[in-house]
Amino acid sequence: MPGTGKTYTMVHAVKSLLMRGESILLTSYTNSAIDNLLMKLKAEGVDFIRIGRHEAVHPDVRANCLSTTEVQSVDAIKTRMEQVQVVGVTCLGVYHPLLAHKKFDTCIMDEAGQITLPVSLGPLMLATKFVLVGDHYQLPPLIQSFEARESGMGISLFWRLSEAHPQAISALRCQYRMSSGIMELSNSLIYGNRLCCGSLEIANAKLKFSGKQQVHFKFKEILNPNRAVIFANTGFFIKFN
Ligand SMILES: Nc1ncnc2c1ncn2[C@@H]1O[C@H](COP(=O)(O)OP(=O)(O)OP(=O)(O)O)[C@@H](O)[C@H]1O
Repeated sequence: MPGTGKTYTMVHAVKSLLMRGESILLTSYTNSAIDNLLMKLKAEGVDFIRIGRHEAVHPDVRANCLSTTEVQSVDAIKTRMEQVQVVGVTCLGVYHPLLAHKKFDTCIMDEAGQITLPVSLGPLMLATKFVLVGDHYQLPPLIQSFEARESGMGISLFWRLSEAHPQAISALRCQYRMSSGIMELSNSLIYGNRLCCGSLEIANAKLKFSGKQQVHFKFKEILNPNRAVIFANTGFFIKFN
């Protein structure tokens, strides 16, 4: 569920697995999801290698790509790959030669609800066990072909496994991102009141407008901090501009 600390939980799971001496493959469909997780791990002092195209990798984790480290000889690269415990790569990047002989104890896949089954299988084949992290109420895999969609390609492995093995799901329900008004909307539209606020501070949080200039009364209504949710007719704003 949104803002419930999935990333935060993954960071702590990686740290716990490292304490047990395990090796971990971190993966997702997008470079941005992996880098978001890796940046948090970096802040916690976790060592890792990031595999990916230099320009696709976030500048803050580029230093962890082998192309930018001082490791230069083939033997040095082999040793570094054998020793490193955490590797981050996209699902489609797992066919990189650096991973040709690498096996991991655990694969953690983020955004798993958005990844098609065949794409999920590549990274999972490199590990003994896996954890899928996601929310199948958020975006499903994007499938453009009508035939592929009709044949079930839009159903992720995450969805299939959570339907088949509900006892294996660990649902995070306390969220730390939305005030109660916004959360109620999510709850009534999607989550059936399963989502709750992680603290009173989150539940009562308000955005305050600090601008001093006069604003149109319609904008005032939108900027009113006591109205957490407001539906605005954007046609009006186009005319207003
Ligand atoms: N146990 C916690 N206590 C306090 N704050 C938390 C806790 N867990 C997460 N947070 C905060 O809640 C926010 C959302 O956390 P996080 O990004 O990990 O959620 P997420 O489930 O990955 O979100 P998304 O819906 O984007 O996938 C962050 O600001 C994080 O610091």
